[in-house]
Amino acid sequence: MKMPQRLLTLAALLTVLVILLLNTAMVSRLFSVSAEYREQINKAADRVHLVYKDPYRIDYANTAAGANRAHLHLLRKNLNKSNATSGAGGGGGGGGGGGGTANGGDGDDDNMSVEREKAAHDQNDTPEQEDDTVFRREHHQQQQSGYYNELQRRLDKSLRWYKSKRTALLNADILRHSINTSDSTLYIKDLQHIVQKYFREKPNTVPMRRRNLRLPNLKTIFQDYGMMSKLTSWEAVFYNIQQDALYDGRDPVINAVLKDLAEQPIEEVEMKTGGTQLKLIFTFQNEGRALFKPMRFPRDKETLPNHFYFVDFERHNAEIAAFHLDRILNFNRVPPNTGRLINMTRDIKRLADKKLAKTFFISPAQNVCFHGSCSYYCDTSHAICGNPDMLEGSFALLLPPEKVAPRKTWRSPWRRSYSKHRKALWEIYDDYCDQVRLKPPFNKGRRLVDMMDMAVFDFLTGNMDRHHYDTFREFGNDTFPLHLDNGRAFGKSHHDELTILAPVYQCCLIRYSTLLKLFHFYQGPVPLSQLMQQSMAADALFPILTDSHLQALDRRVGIVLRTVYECIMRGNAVADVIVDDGF
Ligand SMILES: Nc1ncnc2c1ncn2[C@@H]1O[C@H](COP(=O)(O)OP(=O)(O)OP(=O)(O)O)[C@@H](O)[C@H]1O
Ligand SMILES: [Mn+2]
Repeated sequence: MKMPQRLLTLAALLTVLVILLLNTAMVSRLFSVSAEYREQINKAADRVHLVYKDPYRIDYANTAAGANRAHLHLLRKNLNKSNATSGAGGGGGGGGGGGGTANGGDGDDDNMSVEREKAAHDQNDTPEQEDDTVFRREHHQQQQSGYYNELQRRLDKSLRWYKSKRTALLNADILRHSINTSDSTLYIKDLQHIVQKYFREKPNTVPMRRRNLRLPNLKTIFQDYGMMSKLTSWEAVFYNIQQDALYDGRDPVINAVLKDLAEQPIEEVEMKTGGTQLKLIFTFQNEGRALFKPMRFPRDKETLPNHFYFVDFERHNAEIAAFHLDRILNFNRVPPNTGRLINMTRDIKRLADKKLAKTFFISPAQNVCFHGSCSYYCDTSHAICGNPDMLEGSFALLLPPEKVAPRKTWRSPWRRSYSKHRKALWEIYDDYCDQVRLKPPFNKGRRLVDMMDMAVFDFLTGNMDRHHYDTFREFGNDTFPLHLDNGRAFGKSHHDELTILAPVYQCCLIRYSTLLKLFHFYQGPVPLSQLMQQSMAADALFPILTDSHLQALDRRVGIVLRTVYECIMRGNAVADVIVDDGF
């Protein structure tokens, strides 16, 4: 009995010993594999380092992206992507959570941006090089002038930021902290000195038209108009659309067209297809056409704190005010827009087709209401009601039809994600602009600087909804971007949304003439709020903006100037930050 027991114990011990030995061998083998891996990883890391080695490398100390450079790949992919796909940062003006809409409430916003993406299917971000070369050939002679060459040299240098000594990036948090913890007055004065010293010009005069070039306009495609003895106001506006602006601020025809928009008898009405909210197209007696956005709230109703910008309703007064601001800035990129009080029965219902007419009803308060049909917000609970049948609205001059003056729609690199769960890449990576700079159409010409103007404009108005912008194809890439659709601006007068300035603080770039204009507003004698008030006083619906929104404009001018100052303080060369491209 004892022998087998001993043998068993011995066998058990031996088994344990063998297992132990095997284990050690395996573990050590594992370790040796791990060492191999480590070597491989090191090699791979060297390769990665070689690929991404960049003499102008950003100090990531301040960025969330510090630990991980894989995002570069993501950024590039996102920028290369065509519009057809809906990925991170998809553009879209849709919105859920409207409360009560069939599609809103609990629906996911992603689906809605997919719809918008589909609408944008045949648009893409690729440059139209042919157009560009035509322009360049045509204006070869003018380009030979020393002035132009100098401007071009400065601009190109700045777009490539060769000499930049930038050591750290700026972002909304740093900016907010700087603004909240110190008084900007001294810094802005300092900036003014810097600008004065660098450009050797007194920064308080802004010439109307800076580049002395004769630019092409749309006359070529309106040749038959030239034969007509008398043009209507809107024909004259179309005729004079230039490569560098929609209109000339000094042209008296702009006031004429504003008058017509406000007074011409309305003869036809139709619903505009596309877009998220109800819009009408009116045709006047003189055959001019206007895009109408109705009033939904009183002027002092602010965006609800729990509403995303994309579920916010559009404000007719924001469209009107945006036109005036754009004109004061001498950008001239917003179509003329005026307020007008219409009679819903006479001007809409009487002229409406069956589909539109049957959405009219009388509310319990005995007001005339209608809701039309559109993808969202076109139902009884979101009806537009008159008082009792008079309704305020904005009238924007409708641009020439696509068939006559085709436009190209571009996605903004700084578009928001239009999802309540997702962030756009520019919101995650502070060095986003370094990728944008390399990509056409931003790598040459005026486009990147125009993005800065657009950001300044949208920051002043508080518009977070700039997902796309349009250009006229006729003029190629070297042309101004239209600032259409400002309906979601002027929503929060007590809040300055710094992230709208992301293009400016991520690229650390601003157009020289725009900076001069901001200085001009800042130091007076007439502040922007007052210029706006004077300009809007002619409108039939005056006052257009509440005092609190007017004050916000002055405050935001200071914030843009402070942003430019912070850019220079963070090691960017003045020549790289403030660019004079002649516009
Ligand atoms: N003055 C204008 N002339 C011609 N087309 C215009 C004009 N203003 C806007 N549009 C076009 O009409 C379309 C819808 O206008 P807008 O963006 O103002 O409405 P929306 O309901 O806010 O749409 P979305 O939800 O798509 O932003 C846009 O694609 C724009 O290109
Ligand atoms: Mn919109």
